Amino acid sequence: MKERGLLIVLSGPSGVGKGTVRKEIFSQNDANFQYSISMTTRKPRAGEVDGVDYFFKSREEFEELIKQEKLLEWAEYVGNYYGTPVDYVEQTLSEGRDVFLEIEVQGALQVRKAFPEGLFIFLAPPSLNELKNRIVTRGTESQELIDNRMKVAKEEIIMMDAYDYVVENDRVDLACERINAIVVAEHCRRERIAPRYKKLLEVE
Ligand SMILES: Nc1nc2c(ncn2[C@@H]2O[C@H](COP(=O)(O)OP(=O)(O)O)[C@@H](O)[C@H]2O)c(=O)[nH]1
Ligand SMILES: Nc1ncnc2c1ncn2[C@@H]1O[C@H](COP(=O)(O)OP(=O)(O)O)[C@@H](O)[C@H]1O
Repeated sequence: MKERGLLIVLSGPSGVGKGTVRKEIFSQNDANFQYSISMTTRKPRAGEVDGVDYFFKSREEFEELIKQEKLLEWAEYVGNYYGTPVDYVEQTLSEGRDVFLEIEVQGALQVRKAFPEGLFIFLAPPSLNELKNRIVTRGTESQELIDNRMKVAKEEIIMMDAYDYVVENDRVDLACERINAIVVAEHCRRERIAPRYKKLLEVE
């Protein structure tokens, strides 16, 4: 039987650079992990494409997905729903491929309950000031939303102890290197090749 893939969860406060780091990782090695595209009720931003960045849904459609238990986890975040389609995750892991989720902190904690064997990585900003700078310079949020996101961010940062690893996103290239190294190390730690060797030695 094929070994199940690894569920990799990248989380952290809004504006820390999760999306940027995730896109950089996938531009380097999209063959290694499969990105799980989330559902959201947020309106698409300029340049975002349905089915690529998110599956964009109405609140009614999203609530129906919750009712039908089609989501591995979901959260209401700054006024919109976000959630992970469960079928894609289950199917991909059972094919032995790693799945990569980029989600906010409440959702990551729910996934932790469903998949305690997952790999949970918290992306941390170098400082709170730098986090605010990043949200402001991205320029996608109004002042009210920025204040909201900073308030949520402080609550989220406290949760970093619940993760397996904390990676500082000081520079995107370094953060990606650290995440890739963690994934490689976790595979080495989890895949027990000793039993396979014992079998081989028995045959000889
Ligand atoms: N729980 C959960 N959070 C998600 C999901 N997809 C995206 N998010 C998170 O929702 C938050 C808001 O996402 P978005 O509106 O795209 O803004 P941005 O990530 O700050 O650019 C971010 O922290 C995302 O990581 C999901 O499927 N589940
Ligand atoms: N290491 C970094 N150094 C400087 N700016 C960064 C870094 N990582 C991301 N950014 C910038 O910070 C802003 C927020 O990044 P984004 O990926 O949208 O965050 P998130 O997905 O966590 O909300 C963007 O303008 C992005 O270009």
